[in-house]
Amino acid sequence: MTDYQQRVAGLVARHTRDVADFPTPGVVFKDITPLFANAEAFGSVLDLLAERHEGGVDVVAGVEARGFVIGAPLAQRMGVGFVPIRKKGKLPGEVVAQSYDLEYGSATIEMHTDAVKPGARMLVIDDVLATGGTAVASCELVEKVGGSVVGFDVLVELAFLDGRARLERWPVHTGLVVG
Ligand SMILES: O=P(O)(O)OC[C@H]1O[C@H](OP(=O)(O)OP(=O)(O)O)[C@H](O)[C@@H]1O
Ligand SMILES: Nc1ncnc2[nH]cnc12
Repeated sequence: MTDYQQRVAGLVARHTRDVADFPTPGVVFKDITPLFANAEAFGSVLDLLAERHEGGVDVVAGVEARGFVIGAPLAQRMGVGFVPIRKKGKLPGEVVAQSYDLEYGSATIEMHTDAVKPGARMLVIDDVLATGGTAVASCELVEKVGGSVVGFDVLVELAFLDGRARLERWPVHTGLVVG
């Protein structure tokens, strides 16, 4: 484990709680809201993410909804723009869409077709990597609108669901690895 991973993992582990059988029976939900509620710990996580990618990112893309909470302040810290990857039907302009399955259901996400300049170096941010369905759909969407995925970063990886195996095409960075 790298020093970066160790520091992110420590912060996330201290400020995350497990909720059994949410949102469906059998799922152990990793609730990251305690981290968001702690300004010092959340700030430290954002600093670590920003340092890791300094100088290598043109745009941060956040996946609705928890990816927004991390991605928007991270983009500000890095001095780059933020672009939302939204659930279906929320973006007002012309969009591209991608449907996918996740640990507890299925969904469609969308991006504005004119969200980024061609070749923009995009860092995609979310909170949890579970089956990888959301991650693959997000990275594919970014490429569809002309961006280049320089990283997919999450704070928690549920390794027993092996989402990472579906993400071979993109550099993946995770903090706390569970299972
Ligand atoms: O790896 P996967 O199996 O695809 O699961 C991971 C996704 O599931 C959660 O989002 P959710 O769709 O529950 O949306 P929310 O952030 O709006 O709660 C989480 O924030 C990731 O985006
Ligand atoms: N177990 C889990 N906890 C939190 N977010 C998730 N997204 C998919 N699976 C999840």
